[in-house]
Amino acid sequence: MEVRTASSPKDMKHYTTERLREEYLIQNTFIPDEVKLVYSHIDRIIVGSATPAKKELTLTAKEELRADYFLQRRELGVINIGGAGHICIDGKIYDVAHKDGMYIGMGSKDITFTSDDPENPAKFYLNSAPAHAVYPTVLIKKEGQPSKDVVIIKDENKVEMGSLEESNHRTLCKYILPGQVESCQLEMGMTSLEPGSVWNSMPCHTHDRRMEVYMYFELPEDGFVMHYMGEPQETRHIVMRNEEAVINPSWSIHCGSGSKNYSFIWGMVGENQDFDDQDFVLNKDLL
Ligand SMILES: O=C[C@H](O)[C@@H](O)CC(=O)C(=O)O
Ligand SMILES: [Zn+2]
Repeated sequence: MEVRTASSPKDMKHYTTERLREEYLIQNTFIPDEVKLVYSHIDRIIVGSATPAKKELTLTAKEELRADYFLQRRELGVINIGGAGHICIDGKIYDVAHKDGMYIGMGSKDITFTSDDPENPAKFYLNSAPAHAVYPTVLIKKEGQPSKDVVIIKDENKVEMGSLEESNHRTLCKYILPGQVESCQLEMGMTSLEPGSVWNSMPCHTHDRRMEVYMYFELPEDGFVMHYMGEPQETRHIVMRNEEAVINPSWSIHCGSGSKNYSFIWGMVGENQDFDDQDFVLNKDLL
């Protein structure tokens, strides 16, 4: 497992393009028949992917965790951006369709991933954070009927924002947050832009009490998102391609504009779970 250290805004402003990418950008995700994990010292988030194609994949505690099993002292959020698949947790099988999510609570031991169709594999995007309590494991769906282990995302957690005139018309779909799916610290969701809208998270913000990771997808091969980060008066950009992720420290803005509309998954960990605890930056104040 790749381990990344925390970084200071005082250093970041001197970074070259190469250094910036080395520090914050996560590439080569969703490799067929591989589990890919990156451990960041920033709030100790683990960002990764499991892409079972021909094989069943198992989530194991890599030696860096010094744990008996992956979720011994962690919780895990999953969103599938690929074809239909299954996650088996301690013998119980969950059917995880395209854009379904899961919250998997601390203490779950045996976790395996499979796909229905090797030609159209499931692409399980993973965010994991340290945990101190057990919250129920649930399958999360955008639509449908709730049941004991299935949570349907509430209308109030599907939030339409922005406008075509401002090129930022988009819908935030909140999968994991208090009142919807309980967790120790992890919050996770998906934002999709409407055709013609290219700006996400604009006006932009920071949140000093949480860090955040974005993973962009639904971009063509030659498409890109110019992801902006850094302190609000010391911004830099990272050119991001389809299905790449980026680590945003608490002191950093995180927003982007794409070569077309796209979707992204956001995951936050840290001090609080108050989604609205954001410090907005006025457009006129950005440098
Ligand atoms: O802190 C919250 C996160 O940055 C995202 O939810 C923002 C987002 O999806 C958007 O405005 O498009
Ligand atoms: Zn944010």
